[in-house]
Amino acid sequence: MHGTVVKSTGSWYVVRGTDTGQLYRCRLRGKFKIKGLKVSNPLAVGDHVEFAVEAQAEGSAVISHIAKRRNYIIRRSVHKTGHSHIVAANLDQALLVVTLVSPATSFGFIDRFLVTAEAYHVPVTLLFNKTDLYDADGFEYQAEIAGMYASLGYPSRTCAATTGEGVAEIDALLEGKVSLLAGHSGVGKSTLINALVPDLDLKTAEISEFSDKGVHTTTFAEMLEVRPGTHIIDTPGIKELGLVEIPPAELAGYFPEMRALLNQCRYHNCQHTHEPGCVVREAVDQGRIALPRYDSYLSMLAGEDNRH
Ligand SMILES: Nc1nc2c(ncn2[C@@H]2O[C@H](COP(=O)(O)OP(=O)(O)OP(=O)(O)O)[C@@H](O)[C@H]2O)c(=O)[nH]1
Ligand SMILES: [Zn+2]
Repeated sequence: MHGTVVKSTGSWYVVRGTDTGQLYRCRLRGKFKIKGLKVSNPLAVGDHVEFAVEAQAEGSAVISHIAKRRNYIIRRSVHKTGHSHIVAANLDQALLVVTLVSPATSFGFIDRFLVTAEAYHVPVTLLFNKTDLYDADGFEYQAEIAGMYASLGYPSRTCAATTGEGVAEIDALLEGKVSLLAGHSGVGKSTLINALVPDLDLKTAEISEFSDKGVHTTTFAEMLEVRPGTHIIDTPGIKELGLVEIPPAELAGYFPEMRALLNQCRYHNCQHTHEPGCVVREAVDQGRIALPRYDSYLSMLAGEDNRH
């Protein structure tokens, strides 16, 4: 049978059968190694697998094949083993929930997320939540920020998860896709998931029942069905998209507004900080590159990418 991993706890995998829509508790046959990837978990949420139900062991099944991943996101293991952990695979898009008030998401955080998504080839839409708290100036400010990101290729939507405003438009954005939902703590990610996924509590309870009885596994990513063919991956406790080790010389290539200018600086190894004849700095001075974006570039370049 063919299916998709909806939860992975390391020892057990919960797989949704493509044809039946049913959940199966699966384990892996033998040892799987994924070429060129040093990761602690061979399988992740979103992986497409082949599996077979074992007649004698009731309710459990064995995975025999993992399909090649279209993309995946990884993060550093919390146990300092040097290994990384695949958070999710085969994403169609990432939706980053941000707020301009209560709390204000920092541009540094947004830009790091966007750079990581560029590196993983995952398109991002920004969801500006809590618009019910805006005054007139707030809407003007939001439009300005949204316009800046749209010009870089990152569209956005506005919503208020608590009132339901804009939620239907976000629901439409999900149609037929696997979408990873991310956001800084307190921006309303859980509230939004509740508004988007019908019977959320029942569904998460059902998945937990299949993953590991009695063990709390809420820190693992989980694929939730909005409706057949439309899924959200919730990543509790994971604020950032994941780990990328981008060599300093390549960083500017993940900023769309800098990418186009890269071969035009006087020095081929220009890092766009202080060098004479730097067209990136020139673009910043002339306002063609937004200052907060350049600031984000500088702080990532300086390795300040774990702070907010
Ligand atoms: N005014 C307003 N408050 C909201 C909105 N969405 C969420 N909140 C509130 O913001 C607070 C945080 O919401 P959560 O959904 O728990 O946020 P979260 O992003 O899941 O946060 P973590 O669980 O820490 O990751 C709660 O008090 C929500 O009621 C909104 O659209 N407008
Ligand atoms: Zn330069």
